Amino acid sequence: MTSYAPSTTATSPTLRPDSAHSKISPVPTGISTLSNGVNGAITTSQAIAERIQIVDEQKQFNTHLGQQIDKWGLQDVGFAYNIVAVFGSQSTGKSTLLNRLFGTTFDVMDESRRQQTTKGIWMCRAQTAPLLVMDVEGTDGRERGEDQDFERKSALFSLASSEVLIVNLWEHQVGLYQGANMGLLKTVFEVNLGLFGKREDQTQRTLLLFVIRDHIGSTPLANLQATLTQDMNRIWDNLAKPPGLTAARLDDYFDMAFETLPHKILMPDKFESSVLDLRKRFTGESGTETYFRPAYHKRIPADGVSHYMEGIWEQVQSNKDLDLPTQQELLAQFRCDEIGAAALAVFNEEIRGVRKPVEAGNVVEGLGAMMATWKETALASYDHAASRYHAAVYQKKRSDLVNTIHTTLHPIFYSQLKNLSKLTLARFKKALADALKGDAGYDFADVVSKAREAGLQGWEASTVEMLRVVDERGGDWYGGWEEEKSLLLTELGHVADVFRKDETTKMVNQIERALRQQLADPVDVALNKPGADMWDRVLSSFNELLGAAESGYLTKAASFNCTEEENNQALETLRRRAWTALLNKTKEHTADAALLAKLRASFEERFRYDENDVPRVWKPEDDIDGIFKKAKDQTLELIAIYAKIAPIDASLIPDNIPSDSDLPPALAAGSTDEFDFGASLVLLSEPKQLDITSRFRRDADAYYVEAKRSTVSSVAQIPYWMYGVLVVLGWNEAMLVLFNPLYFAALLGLLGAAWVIVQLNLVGPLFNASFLLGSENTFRNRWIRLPHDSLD
Ligand SMILES: Nc1nc2c(ncn2[C@@H]2O[C@H](COP(=O)(O)OP(=O)(O)OP(=O)(O)O)[C@@H](O)[C@H]2O)c(=O)[nH]1
Repeated sequence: MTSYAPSTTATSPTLRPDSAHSKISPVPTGISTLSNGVNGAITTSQAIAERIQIVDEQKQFNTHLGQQIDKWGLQDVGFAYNIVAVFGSQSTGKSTLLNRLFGTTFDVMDESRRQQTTKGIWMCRAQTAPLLVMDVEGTDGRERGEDQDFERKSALFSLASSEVLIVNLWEHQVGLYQGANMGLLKTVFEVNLGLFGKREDQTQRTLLLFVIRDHIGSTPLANLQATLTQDMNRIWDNLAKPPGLTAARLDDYFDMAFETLPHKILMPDKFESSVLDLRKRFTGESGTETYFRPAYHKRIPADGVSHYMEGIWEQVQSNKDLDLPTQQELLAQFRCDEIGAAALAVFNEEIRGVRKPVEAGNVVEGLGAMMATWKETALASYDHAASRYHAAVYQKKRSDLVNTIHTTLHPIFYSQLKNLSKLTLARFKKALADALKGDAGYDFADVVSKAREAGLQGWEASTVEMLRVVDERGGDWYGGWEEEKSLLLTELGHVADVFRKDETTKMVNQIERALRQQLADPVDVALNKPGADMWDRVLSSFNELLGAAESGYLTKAASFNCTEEENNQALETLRRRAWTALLNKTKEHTADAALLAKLRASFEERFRYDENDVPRVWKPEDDIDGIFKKAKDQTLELIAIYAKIAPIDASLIPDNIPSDSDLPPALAAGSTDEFDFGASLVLLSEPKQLDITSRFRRDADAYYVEAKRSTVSSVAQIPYWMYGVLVVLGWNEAMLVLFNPLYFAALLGLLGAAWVIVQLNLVGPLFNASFLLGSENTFRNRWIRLPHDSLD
C-alpha cells in the first residue's frame, strides 16, 4: 500500500528527524518561505519540509508524487532541478547524512531499538535548493532477508532518474570485497549496462559519490579511493557484459567521487563541519563547483517527473526491459497530450463568448485578431511546457493541437464570412440608395463601382485578418474564402442590376413627365385652333419633343452600362408612353362637352360675328338662313377633323410607336386593352361623330331661333288710336270701379301693393320672373312645333 506523509510530524513517536545536534539545523533558521525562482510562486518552508514515500514496502508507487512536487514549488522549473539518491547498507546513517546535508526530514533510527527505519523509497526536497533527494531502503535489509529483488529494482529506478548516486559506507567496509556494498555495486553496474549500454549516444552518465563514514584518519582518503576503485574495476571486469559491450569500460558510464566524514559520535564537531563542506558541493554555496553536471541530468522536465517515475517503476516492477528512450517518448506523449488539453480547455473557454453571436448571424468586430490571439496563447502555453519533452513527440502533438484549433475555429470563420457578406450586401444597398436619392447629377456606373469597391475592400480586410490565423495548411479556409468572395461579387452584381432597372424606370418616368408637360401647351394651342393643318402642328411638336426625350435618355443611359436590348426596351416604353400622353391630351379636347364647346364657339364666331369680327344685330332684311347654313356646315366639317389624327403631311405620323403586338409580353402586359397604333389614330368613332353632330345641331338651332326672335321684337309697335278705343270702351268699367266701394277698396289694395313693391325694389325681379316664365312657354311651344328639317 502506498503512503503519503504530508507533514514533518512523524507517524511514530520513535521515528523522528534527527534534531539532537543543535549546531546544524535541518531547516535553516530565518527562512520561512522560499520562492522557487521560476514563476514567482511562494512555497512555505513547511511545505518544503514535507516528505513522501514514493515506493512503499509492497513496492507500490505513490501516485501523489506529482501533487507533492507541485507543493514543493518545483512543478514549473523545467530542467532547473536535480535528483540525488542514496544507497548503502541498512543503518549506516544515510538518513542522518541527508538530513544534515539538505535539511530534509527523513526518519532516523532510534538508537535504542536499532531496527530498520527506511522502508521502500522516500523523497524530500532540499531546503535551500531545487533538489529532490531520494532515501532508498538499505541494502542487505534484515527484514527482507535474501530478497535481492527490491535492491535491483530500486537500483534500476534510481539510476534511471538520479544524477548523483551516493554510496554510503563505513570506513571499515572498504576493501571488504565480499561485503554487501560490493553486491550492491555489482547490481548497479549490471542494471546500468542494461539501461544505458545499448545507447549509441553515450553522453548519459551518472556520478557515483562514495561517502566513507566514521573516517578515523589513519588511512588517507587517497588510499581508500584507490582500494575502492580497484574493487570496482574488478567487479566491472567480472561482469557478464552483453554482446557488443565487452570492451566497455566503467568510466564510459560513471564518474567517481570520494568523500570522507569523521565519526559522528566521537568527533561531532569535525563531523558537522565536514558535512557543511560537503553540502557546498551540492548547493554551490561560496562559488564552489557542484557535483551536478549537465551530462548527469536525465532531461525529464520537473512537471513530468512523477509520471516518468511511475512509468519506470511500472516497467521495473513487471520485469520488462526498461528502455529509457521509449519511456521518455511515452512520457512526452502523455504530458504533451495533457498540456495540449489544458491549452485547448482555455482556448475553448475563450471562443465560447463569440460562438453564439456569430452563429446567430452577427458580425463580431476584430474576430480575426481575437482568433490569432487565442491560437497564439494556446500554442505559447503548450510550447512553454511541452517543448521540454521529446522533440519529435512535441512537434507531432503541436501539429495535432494546431489542427484541432483550426478545426474548432473553422465553423466560426465560415459563419463570420457569411455574416460579413450579408452585412456588405446590406451596406452596398444602402450606399446605392443614399447616393441615388437625390436628383440626377450622379454617374450611376461610378456610384455602383465605388460602392462595390468600398464593400469589397471592407469584406476583404475583415476576412483576410481571419485567414492569417491559418498558414499554408489552412487550404480549405482559403478555398472557402475564394468561393464566398465570388458569391459575394455575384450578389453585388444582382443588387446593382435591380438598382439599374429601378433607375432606368425612374429616368424613363421623369422624361415622360417632362415630355407630357412640354406637350401640353402646343397641343392645346393647336387643338383650340381647329383647321386642316391642325394635326400637322400637333405631330410636329410631338415628334420634336419625343426626339429630344430619346436623345436625353440615351445620354443619361450611357452611365448605366445598360445593354443595347435594355436601351431599346426603354426607348420603346418611352415612345409608347409619350404617344399615350398625346392621346390623353387630345382626348381631353375631343371629350363630348369640350368638343361641343369648341363647335359652339366656332359656330358662334361664324354666325354671330361678321367678316370684320363685329357682332351682328339682325335686321329683317338680313339673310339669316344663308348665314346660318354656311356657319353650320363649316362647323360640322370640324367634327371630321377632330375625329382622326390625320395630318396633311402623312410622314409626320410617327412610325416607331410600338403596338402591343410589337412589344415583349412583359411590357405589353400592363395595359388592359390591347393597344394598336393604327387604331389609336381614330379619336371619335362614327356613332360618336353622329351623336356629336346631332347635339351640335340642336345648339345651332337655338341660336337660329334666337336670331329670328330678335328680328321680330325689334319691329313690334302698338298703334296710337288703340289708346282712344281703350278709353271709350273702358269708361263704364272705370266708373263702376270708382263708385263701387268694394271695387274701389280692391283698387286701393292693388295700389298699396304696387307702392310696397316699388319701395322694396322688387319691380325688376318680378318683371324678370314673369318674362322668363313667358319666354319658356313660348320656346317650348316653338321647339315642339318647329321641325328640324324645315331649317336645312
Ligand atoms: N557511528 C555513527 N553512527 C551514526 C552516524 N550517523 C548516524 N549514526 C547513527 O546510526 C543510526 C542509524 O542512522 P540512520 O540515519 O537511521 O541510518 P539509515 O542508514 O538511514 O538506516 P535505515 O534507513 O534503517 O537503513 C542512528 O542511530 C544514528 O544516530 C555516523 O556517522 N557514525
